[in-house]
Amino acid sequence: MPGCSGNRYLLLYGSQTGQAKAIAEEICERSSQHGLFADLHCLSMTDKKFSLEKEKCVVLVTSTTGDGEPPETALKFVRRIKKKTLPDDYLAHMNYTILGLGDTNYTNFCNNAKVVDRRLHELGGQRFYPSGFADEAVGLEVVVDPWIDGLFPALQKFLGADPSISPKSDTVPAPTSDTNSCASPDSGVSESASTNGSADVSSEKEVSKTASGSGSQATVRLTGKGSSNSIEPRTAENLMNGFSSADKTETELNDAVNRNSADTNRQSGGGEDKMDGKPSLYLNGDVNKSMSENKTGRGFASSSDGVLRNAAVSVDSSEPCLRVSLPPLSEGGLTLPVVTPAYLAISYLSPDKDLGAKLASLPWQNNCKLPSAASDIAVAKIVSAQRLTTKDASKKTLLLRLNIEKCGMNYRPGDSISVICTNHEDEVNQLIARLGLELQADLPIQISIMPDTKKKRAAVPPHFPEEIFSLRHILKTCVDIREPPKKALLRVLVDFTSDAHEKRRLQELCSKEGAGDYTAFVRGENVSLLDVLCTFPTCHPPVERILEHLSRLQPRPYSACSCLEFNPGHVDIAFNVVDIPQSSSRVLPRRGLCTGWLDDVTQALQNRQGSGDAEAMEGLSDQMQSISLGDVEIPVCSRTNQNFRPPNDLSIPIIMVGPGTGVAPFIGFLQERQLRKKELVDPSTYGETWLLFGCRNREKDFLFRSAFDEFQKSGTLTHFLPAFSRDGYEGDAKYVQDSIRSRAADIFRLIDEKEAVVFVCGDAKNMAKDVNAALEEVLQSQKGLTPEDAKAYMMTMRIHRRYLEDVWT
Ligand SMILES: Cc1cc2nc3c(=O)[nH]c(=O)nc-3n(C[C@H](O)[C@H](O)[C@H](O)COP(=O)(O)OP(=O)(O)OC[C@H]3O[C@@H](n4cnc5c(N)ncnc54)[C@H](O)[C@@H]3O)c2cc1C
Repeated sequence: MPGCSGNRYLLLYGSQTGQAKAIAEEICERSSQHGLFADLHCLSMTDKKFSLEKEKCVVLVTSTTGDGEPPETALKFVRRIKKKTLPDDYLAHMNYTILGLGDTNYTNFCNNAKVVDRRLHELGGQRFYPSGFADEAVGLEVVVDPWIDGLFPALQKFLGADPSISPKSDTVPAPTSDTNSCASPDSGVSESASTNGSADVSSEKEVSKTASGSGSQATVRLTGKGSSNSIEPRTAENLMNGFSSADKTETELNDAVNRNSADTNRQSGGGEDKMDGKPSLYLNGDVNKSMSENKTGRGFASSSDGVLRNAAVSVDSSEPCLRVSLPPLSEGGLTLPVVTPAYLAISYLSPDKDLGAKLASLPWQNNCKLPSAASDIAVAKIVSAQRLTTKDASKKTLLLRLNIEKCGMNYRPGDSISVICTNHEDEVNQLIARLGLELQADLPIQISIMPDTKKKRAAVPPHFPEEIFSLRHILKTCVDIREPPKKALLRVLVDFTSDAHEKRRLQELCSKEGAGDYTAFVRGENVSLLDVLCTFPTCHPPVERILEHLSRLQPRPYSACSCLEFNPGHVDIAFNVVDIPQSSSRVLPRRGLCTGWLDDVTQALQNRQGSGDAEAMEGLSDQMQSISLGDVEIPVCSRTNQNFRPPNDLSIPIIMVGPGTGVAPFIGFLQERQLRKKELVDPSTYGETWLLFGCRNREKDFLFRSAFDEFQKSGTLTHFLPAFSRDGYEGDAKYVQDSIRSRAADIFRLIDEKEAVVFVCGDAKNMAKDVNAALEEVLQSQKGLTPEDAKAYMMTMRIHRRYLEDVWT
């Protein structure tokens, strides 16, 4: 309530996917530790729960979505403060700060937060603490963590609160040889630690150093820069499990792990995996227990049949990775985030033979609205699949045609549809096994709030079922088990890890001092919770603590690669099957959750339909062969789209820039233009239609090649500029931005004289920025603008919706 306490402030969030909300909740949580009271609300509650006119101190956390737009929940708020009728001193009484979340892969980085920041200031609001803009591309935490740390003293100062009230900081002293020589302060770990400590190293000095620190870190310190090579292999193995495998052959090691897996499997009552018709072992017990018992120094990998198998994960101890750190981090003291209070409680109920049927009838994620959804979830049928790249191309690109006649969905070119996918069954099994939950996973459960929780406003996540469900159900359908664990989760894991080396490394990864390692090896390597748990075998967290920290599983959007009038009742989508290989930090190789699944589905169907079709799909010389699939069903919904649409007026020229699968929406644009062109009374009014496409190789991944030919023949596509980043012919452009430069005069004429609309779409990391930069160069060279003026020109194009981006990573 406004004014109920001198230490109160208003905390607002505008969230699209839940990230801004989670950060705001963290700020809220930590406020009380600083003697502050945060009145937390979603921006959508404007005028219902809060009113800026009455507020003295406001903190906002908001993301940006689409092409620099506010999240849906913030639209009303942003519209209100943008009203031109508001007086300049409207918010003169108000002091504020804003934390923006964005992604520099998009040229309109953090646009929404910047717009709100500017507008609040224009209306007389004063910043009591500098606004922060966090970049998802390098890791939000790089800005978010220090920004939050600085926020509390600033709030205390501004609100006149007692600055001495602050949480007891959770610090870890620098490792010393004393504290580390016997490894863990916890029980049950001295064996592995003493194995490290008594490693057969070449000097006493080395022994003491090896045993110092938290083992792994200190060991690396020794071997990192030109020190004795002789201990390196041993050290690397020690890092895995305190055991040298140097004297074992690869086969022996594999056999050992397999034997042990089998034992573990039997002991835990696990069975054979008959899913693929072959008996293969599931590690239904504690996979990492089996790993450490074998002392093989091996990690686990999931093979294509999804079974955790032993796999060599070679760790070069001179290189930092998820489990290995180097000085100064490995030698220094650490500042840890405060542990979030536990709040979820699971009640296990008696087995219910009807549970499966009940679960099948539960609504998807408790009917909780999906971010950006523009329709209800409905079931589409995959009617055909085409492989658009040859078998030897670097990426496998598929084009699926979906029948959406019964979905109640409409779409226009430029729109995208979301595919709703569940977590991979094998990964869920592996996680269940690793958490030791095989016996509980399929019991009916209820989740409630711990009565004595210290968490403020604790609530069961709204996307969890309200009634009875199972752990397997929730791990499969509700939470993102692949997202890189957040620091708050790593901090929780620290407290459930017994081995001192592992504990220290987890502490480093969530510490202030280890921010760089976190960004590089957790986020940068895209490691999953399972990777972390496999890397730290003595970590045994309760599942409740895990569920408190996992984000909601999100659907995957795909641009419509077709026009509804051209293909009535259907939508096409084109995508690359994502391959994420194993690495020193990623214990498990995997494929994209959604694209891997869609690939499996189409493969399975083709195989069922006969090898002829499957071969045609696999060995394409003509990349446009299509396989009819019948009627596999996948859940989808349409997404909101504000601006990324071709102009209705066909006389307006358009320039489409779409490398790789970024070309997908432009197929829909061209189909629509082709249809409308035929209706033109005066065909000469048809605007120039340019497409700048890019791929690697003319023969292997030239997507939609024959479609482009057809569009050119019909005059729909007036200018087509392909670029080939590898193996192009002499004179070919390498990238789409080179095509822009090579046709600078034409591009300038179109933009400046003909007021063309430019569309940029794609998944290339820096593509959008490079295209923007190339256009700025064109403006400088052709119009004589200064770099600043060229930037301003581009900004004006954006404001007038003549430069539109749809970029994903
Ligand atoms: C509006 C919109 C439209 C889109 N349209 C399309 C489209 O038309 N076509 C299309 O293909 N995609 C499109 N995407 C992207 C698509 O939604 C998915 O993100 C993509 O297909 C991957 O999903 P997935 O579930 O298969 O992979 P996930 O399981 O989500 O894995 C992808 C993650 O793995 C990471 N990754 C990939 N390779 C590696 C590697 N080697 N090492 C480490 N990490 C790696 C990626 O950075 C990413 O974080 C669109 C996205 C948006 C937001």
